[in-house]
Amino acid sequence: MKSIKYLTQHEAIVMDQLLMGDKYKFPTESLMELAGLSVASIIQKVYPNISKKVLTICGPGNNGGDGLVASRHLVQFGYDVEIFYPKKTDKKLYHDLVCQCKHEDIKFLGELPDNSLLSKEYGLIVDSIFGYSFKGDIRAPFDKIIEQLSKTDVPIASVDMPSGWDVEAGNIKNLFTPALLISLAAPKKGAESFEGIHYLGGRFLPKEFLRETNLTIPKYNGCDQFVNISKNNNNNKN
Ligand SMILES: NC(=O)C1=CN([C@@H]2O[C@H](COP(=O)(O)OP(=O)(O)OC[C@H]3O[C@@H](n4cnc5c(N)ncnc54)[C@H](O)[C@@H]3O)[C@@H](O)[C@H]2O)[C@@H](O)CC1
Ligand SMILES: [K+]
Repeated sequence: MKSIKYLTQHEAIVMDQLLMGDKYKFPTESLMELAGLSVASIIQKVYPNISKKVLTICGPGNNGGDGLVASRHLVQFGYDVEIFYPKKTDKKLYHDLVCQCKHEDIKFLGELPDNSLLSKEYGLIVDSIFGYSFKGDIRAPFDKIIEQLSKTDVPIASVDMPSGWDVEAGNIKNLFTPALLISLAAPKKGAESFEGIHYLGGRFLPKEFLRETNLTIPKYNGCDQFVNISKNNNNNKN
């Protein structure tokens, strides 16, 4: 496999703007739908038999939007999903995504269950709190939430970045390490040190975009929505 490029925060932001701008013309919701579908597909691949509930924790930006989309697809795949979305974004896209989830009978929780309840009732936590735009000290209410996640024994699947990690320097605050990391479009520098199960999803970068940005991404097989880029995956060793 060709070596994978890990993006700086600035590169990730600029590439996203380019994709959604006048040249490539992808609407946010199209990319979010593909990103969320890949997140759900990867969870199904890595955790095909979860007997307990899945809890998705959504943040206020597009990373949270990915979590809302992924939750809807997970229900379609047969999972029992609940969502904790403490800081809802007052924009049409987010109202629509919440509405779509409610039509899948997904319950929105008013508070985060404590860790003993999490262990008892949930088999997986989907962390879609922050992605590549996270910066600085974690502000309320997410500071307490991420602190609690650092103490749970429920496996965590993080979307694009483990929330609270520095997007370039990684886990410098000594927060939780997810069991599964799902990088979207291309992994970010802060994930370079991640040793767990690591998949790439968000299969939507056009050929010309790859040429223009000089970006190398691994080859996706057939109609797969994901590639396993874990360090201990033998297919990734040259
Ligand atoms: N082209 C791509 O790569 C795509 C990216 N998508 C997703 O979009 C994400 C980026 O979305 P956004 O730019 O909306 O940003 P994020 O969702 O990463 O976070 C932005 C939100 O977090 C808040 N925030 C930032 N730092 C904080 C702190 N220290 N404490 C508390 N709140 C903080 C901001 O105020 C803002 O509301 C990606 O990580 C990915 O998940 C997908 O939706 C679609 C395609
Ligand atoms: K995240």
